[in-house]
Amino acid sequence: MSLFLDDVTLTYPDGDGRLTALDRVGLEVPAGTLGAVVGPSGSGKSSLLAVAATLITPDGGRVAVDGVPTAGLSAADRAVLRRRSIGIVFQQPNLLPSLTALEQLEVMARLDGRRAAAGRARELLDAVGLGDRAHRRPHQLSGGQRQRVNIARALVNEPSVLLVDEPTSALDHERGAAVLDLLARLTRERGTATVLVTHDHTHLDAADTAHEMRDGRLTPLRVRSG
Ligand SMILES: Nc1ncnc2c1ncn2[C@@H]1O[C@H](COP(=O)(O)OP(=O)(O)OP(=O)(O)O)[C@@H](O)[C@H]1O
Repeated sequence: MSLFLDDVTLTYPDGDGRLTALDRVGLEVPAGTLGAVVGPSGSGKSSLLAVAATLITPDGGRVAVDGVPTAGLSAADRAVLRRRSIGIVFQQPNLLPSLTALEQLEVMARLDGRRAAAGRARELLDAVGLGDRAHRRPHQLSGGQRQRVNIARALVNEPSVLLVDEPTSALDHERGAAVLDLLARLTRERGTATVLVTHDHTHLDAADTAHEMRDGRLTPLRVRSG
């Protein structure tokens, strides 16, 4: 199991009390599958991703990334786990304005000191259909193309877990659907355990499993059979 959350509770300070953002949440995403979490604004989706990314430590429950339990890891060890095993795609592609598409990926690869990953940068740009745009800077790309670079960059260090937050919010319907198809394909091909959070129910079609988040509670809508 590449991403595993069990009985996870997360609260934030809220005036004199605490606000429960995640209420005994359980989620298992096997390698090579895309799990979608749909829910309205404020339901806890980003909090779920932050916990899965080991950016926030929950009040209770268990989280395991690629079989590694995160409880008890030092901040330094969590940072290593994040760099090695977790790719994150945010809503807005936070690309560096002065770098070409290829360089965005190469910088990530070098940050982790993995030379082999630099060679993968080109292959990944091909995989997301941007092989012929490798030397363009973000302002020379469309919104959909920028999001493709963003996805390719998150995959350059071959993470086992890919966390994706509303990847199509800046795109029209057609380009959004293309980005989702791409995510589903890369998930299968690269064997990542991918979590996609979204408020858009039409995104569920591309997913293997679907869950709904409401007031911090996660319930299954559809679990893949077979
Ligand atoms: N740092 C924080 N401190 C206090 N409360 C927070 C904090 N972050 C989030 N919350 C609250 O926790 C709840 C869940 O927020 P979260 O951002 O996880 O929801 P979401 O489903 O991702 O929303 P959106 O779709 O609008 O991004 C909300 O009620 C929010 O106001």
